[in-house]
Amino acid sequence: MARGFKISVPASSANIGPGYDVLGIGLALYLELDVTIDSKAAPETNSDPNNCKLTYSEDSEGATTVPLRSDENLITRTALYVLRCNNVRSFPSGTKVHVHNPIPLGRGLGSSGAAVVAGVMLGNEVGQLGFSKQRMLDYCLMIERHPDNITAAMMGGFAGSFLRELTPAEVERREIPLSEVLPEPSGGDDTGLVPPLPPTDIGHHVKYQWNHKIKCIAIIPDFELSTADSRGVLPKAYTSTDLVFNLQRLAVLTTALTQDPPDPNLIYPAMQDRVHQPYRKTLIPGLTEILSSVTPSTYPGLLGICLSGAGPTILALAVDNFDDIAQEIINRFAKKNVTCRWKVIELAYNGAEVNPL
Ligand SMILES: Nc1ncnc2c1ncn2[C@@H]1O[C@H](COP(=O)(O)OP(=O)(O)OP(=O)(O)O)[C@@H](O)[C@H]1O
Ligand SMILES: N[C@@H](CCO)C(=O)O
Repeated sequence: MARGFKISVPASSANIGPGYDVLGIGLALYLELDVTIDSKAAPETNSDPNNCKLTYSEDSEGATTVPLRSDENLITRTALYVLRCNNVRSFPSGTKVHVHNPIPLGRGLGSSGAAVVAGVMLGNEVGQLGFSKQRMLDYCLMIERHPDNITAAMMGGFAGSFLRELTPAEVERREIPLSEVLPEPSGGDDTGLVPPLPPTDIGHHVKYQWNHKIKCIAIIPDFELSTADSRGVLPKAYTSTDLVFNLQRLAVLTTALTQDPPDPNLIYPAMQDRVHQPYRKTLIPGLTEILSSVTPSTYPGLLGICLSGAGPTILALAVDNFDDIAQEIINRFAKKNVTCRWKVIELAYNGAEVNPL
């Protein structure tokens, strides 16, 4: 019998200044997958080696660049990983996945986190595996190995997360190279290898409250920065002064963003960071000046400003004055020959969902 469902996964912004690899917020900009499975449908010509006909809407971010073979595309590769861990080699025959993706790729808005969460949910649904969100997080964390975007995308809202300490055997399973986790393009021949199952309950998280008056302004430069490159410029060790600087702010920020009225004199300094943003200025023209170009005293309504995820998007939290704040940052980027678009985005309070089509 034919069946159909829709998977929706929010974008996310990680770090929020001092919470490197810890804090994330789900953003109401949704990656959507319309999935139909009709085993009686006539097989497609040029059919996919794993029975999945994948398409993107024309207006999707990445529509002309993402691969459409199921063992090459991040969403469907992830789904295949979940299926193969559970002894299902491919999608059911007659599977069609139509993607609508408004999340810009490689800009610090959690496009890969959303793709991985969507892929794990897709594998769980088509394989009828019945996993909880907590178990699905384990699968996600085998692929995207820091929990901030993944947790925000899966659970929604404003979340803090950490990875539990693993036993040596679990470490071996989890630190296996990604190429041995995700299926590699096979040229049609399935090697039959069963990928490593994720250890259980890898990620732990809490959801904080969020003052609903606080909106997110995303100023999105027109160039991509891969998360891998942006992590590559970070040091391996930090001084205790810099670590304490961030920990103090992190502790205050998680409550400051819940209070009413929100206090810019607390939030603005609590969003400062010494762990990742100073090092990323080499990859993002004008970053240091841009982050100090708007303050609550020059732009009333502004609460705080930071790099969104690994960048290059700038995230400003504000209750008012959205156009002027965005325009100032856009003008600063323009002086460095970088053009931007911008959006005001609400939080996605509920996280990823599956609903009938
Ligand atoms: N909807 C999608 N479909 C297929 N591949 C995707 C999709 N979204 C993201 N990707 C893959 O993920 C890559 C971007 O991941 P990357 O981690 O570098 O950036 P990001 O997730 O947008 O930023 P950040 O992690 O800082 O928030 C894209 O180049 C593409 O390969
Ligand atoms: N915490 C991550 C988020 C990006 O995926 C980083 O800043 O590299």
